[in-house]
Amino acid sequence: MFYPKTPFLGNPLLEAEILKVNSSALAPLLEWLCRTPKVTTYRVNTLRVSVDAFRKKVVEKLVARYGPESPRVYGLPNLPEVLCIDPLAERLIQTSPDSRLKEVIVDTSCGAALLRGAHIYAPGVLAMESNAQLEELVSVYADLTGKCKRGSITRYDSSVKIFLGTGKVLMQRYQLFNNSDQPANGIAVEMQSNVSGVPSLGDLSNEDALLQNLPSIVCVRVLDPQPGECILDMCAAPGNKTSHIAELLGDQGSVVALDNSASRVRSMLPKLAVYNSITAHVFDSTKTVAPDPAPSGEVTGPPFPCGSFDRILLDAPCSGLGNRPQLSCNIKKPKVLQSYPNIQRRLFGQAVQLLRPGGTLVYSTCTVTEEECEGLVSWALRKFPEVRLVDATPRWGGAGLPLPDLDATKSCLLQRFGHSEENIDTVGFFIAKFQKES
Ligand SMILES: C[S@@+](CC[C@H](N)C(=O)[O-])C[C@H]1O[C@@H](n2cnc3c(N)ncnc32)[C@H](O)[C@@H]1O
Repeated sequence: MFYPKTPFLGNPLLEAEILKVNSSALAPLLEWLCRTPKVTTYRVNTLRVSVDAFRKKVVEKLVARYGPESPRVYGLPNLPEVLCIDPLAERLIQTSPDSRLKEVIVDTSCGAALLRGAHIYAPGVLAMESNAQLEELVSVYADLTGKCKRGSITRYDSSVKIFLGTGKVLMQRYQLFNNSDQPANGIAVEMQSNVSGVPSLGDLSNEDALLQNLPSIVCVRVLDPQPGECILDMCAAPGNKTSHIAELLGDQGSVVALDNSASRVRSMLPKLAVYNSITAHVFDSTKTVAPDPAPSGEVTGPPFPCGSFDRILLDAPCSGLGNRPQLSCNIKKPKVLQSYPNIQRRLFGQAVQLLRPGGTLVYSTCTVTEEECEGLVSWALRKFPEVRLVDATPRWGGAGLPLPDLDATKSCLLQRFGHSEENIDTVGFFIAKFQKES
């Protein structure tokens, strides 16, 4: 069965030029990007519920679905809020389609979510064969080329569609492709099995727990927020790390969440409103430092005077190439990738000024390019002698890549979640921790 070996569909310019890794490392990296991380992780809000209580609910669902062969659910050392769900046993995974079933085609981002255990939501469906009835089982494929016509009625014939799994129809063609002003929403196909073996439970996130990649959880643990502190989350939407910060503060202290996207801030507000410690603002974080002299009186929102924060999280906008599985990358031009270091550096410069002496700054990205990760660190150490690199613990990722001006002692302080990591199969991610001199 065909499975992609690169998210760039063989665009060598993007592969070599942009990832900037040597050619022998490139092939395994690209293949790794296309594969699905097998372990599902939830972060439990321990201010509301114990991890054990949430674990019981997850186990109940798994047993109802898979019976005595349901996968293992377990915690991790040093990360007491994390719950992991293993993949299904190899022999229970259906890897090839049943040719008697009708076909459903989905886009690649829906396909990627499906491989990580999601059901199929209506907007992700590109085509469904005619006469598929409610509750009927269908074979689900992803269209890698983007050439499948939306609403197509006939079987989509392509050598680069990939089989993803089998699901049960919950919405029919007339509901999916109704051409009305109200696009269809809700679950269109409930997955029964997928080729990755990640249990198809859908997203169990609620106020008690959040489906979140392990490196994102580690990132906030590296920031290490302490009750009573004043913390800035510079690029906060959709607020997943912001809520984790508030939980580690015991909701005691202040978390300022900024994002320049009004719609993204609007949609995270209800979720963050349950925490007393969080205030969110639509704001361009490249302008967060107040002009000198700072305005007198109480500062209730951005911009802020220099030295206002004990800790800052800069979870920077980035190329997002670490998101796995990546069945096809939507960045098609090198120019797009080359734009990120510029904004990352501008945001970093603001963060250094806003940090109090002795304060902590964590820089993170969900990508794998050298320039947005180790390259940024190397630039920052040259540009800002007042910050030094400190050990990004607790450690779950590997060391950073060595660079000519980032020696092995320094790159060992970084955390890179990449394809050469043997112990942990998760998304690509990068974490660096800095301290400002007192
Ligand atoms: C990687 S996402 C942040 C994810 C978030 N920290 C979380 O864990 O839920 C990057 C965010 O940066 C925001 N962003 C991009 N440029 C920005 C700027 N100049 N100022 C503030 N936010 C910005 C984007 O809107 C996006 O929401």
